[in-house]
Amino acid sequence: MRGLMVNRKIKIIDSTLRDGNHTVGNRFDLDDIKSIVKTLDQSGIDYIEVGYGFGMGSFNKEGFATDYQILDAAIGQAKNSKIAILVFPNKADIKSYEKLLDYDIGLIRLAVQASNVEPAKDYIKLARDKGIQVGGFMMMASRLSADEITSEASKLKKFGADTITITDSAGAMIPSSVVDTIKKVKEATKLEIGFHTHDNLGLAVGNSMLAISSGASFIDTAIAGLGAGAGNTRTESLVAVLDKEGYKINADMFKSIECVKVLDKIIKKYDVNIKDMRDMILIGYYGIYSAFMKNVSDLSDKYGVSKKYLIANIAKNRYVPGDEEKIESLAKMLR
Ligand SMILES: CC[C@H](O)CC(=O)C(=O)O
Repeated sequence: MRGLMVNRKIKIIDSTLRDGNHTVGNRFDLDDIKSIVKTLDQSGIDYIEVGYGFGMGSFNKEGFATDYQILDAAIGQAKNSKIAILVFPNKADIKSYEKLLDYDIGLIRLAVQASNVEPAKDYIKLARDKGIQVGGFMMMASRLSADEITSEASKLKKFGADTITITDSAGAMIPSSVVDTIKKVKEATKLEIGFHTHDNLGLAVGNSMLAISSGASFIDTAIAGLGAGAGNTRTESLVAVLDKEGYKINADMFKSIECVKVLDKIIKKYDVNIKDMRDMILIGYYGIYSAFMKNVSDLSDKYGVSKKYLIANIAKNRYVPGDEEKIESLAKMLR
């Protein structure tokens, strides 16, 4: 049965190569990147986000590709899709950021706490001056009310952002709050609104569809949901639902399901396992960054603290990326 036949264009940003990089320990190499970009490009995905888990400038280790090599590899394979990147202003300094602006990038998103978007200001201006589509990526949206998010989103608009992504980093947003937030941000900013979520509570595809019906026009996904923690909205599932509902999309459902096969072959060599949903639900219930899970498991083993207790206390302290040392001290204290 066909759905609503909505005459609205919805764009997909596949983040397998960036958010999924957390899952494989940032080990996607240049050959993996080329294969995955190629298959996503052939499937008609609008944007392909590449880079290390914490974005550009976040991971400089010997033996690993540089951000610039990653961009060259991805851009070389993208015939129709545009390449997107995520930048944490506290990880990529302005100088290295300016160098990124010389690449053929279709979308740059600045990753900031939803509670304080100020750090994105200068970065947005620089991208805008170069004529690159730029947006704010408002993380940990589940910690704030729709009105608080709207007030910060309005600042992003003043800084010159073209788009705003509401980011449910912990997969902790309940359906009513997705609807309320997207509607209010759209109404106040009139910008293109995106939604990025994680599947901790099993709501990723459902909440992405609600975001769309509330006014979002682009959704972040990952092939087979391969993203941090419980993973992201599955690309192939969202494409299937959008297709059935009759939205206007570039992606082809039959080609996008083939991406799963390509990815499966690649991740097997990294020995990636099925996620433990008990941990994922704890993340979504308490609301901490999905990307913290590996750290939580290691610290729980190292200090003999239960994961539940540690997660609950990380949430209580509202820790964010960059607070890893504080999290270790916390684990030590809780043992
Ligand atoms: C902490 C980085 C993270 O992967 C960014 C993101 O995708 C999110 O907050 O959901």
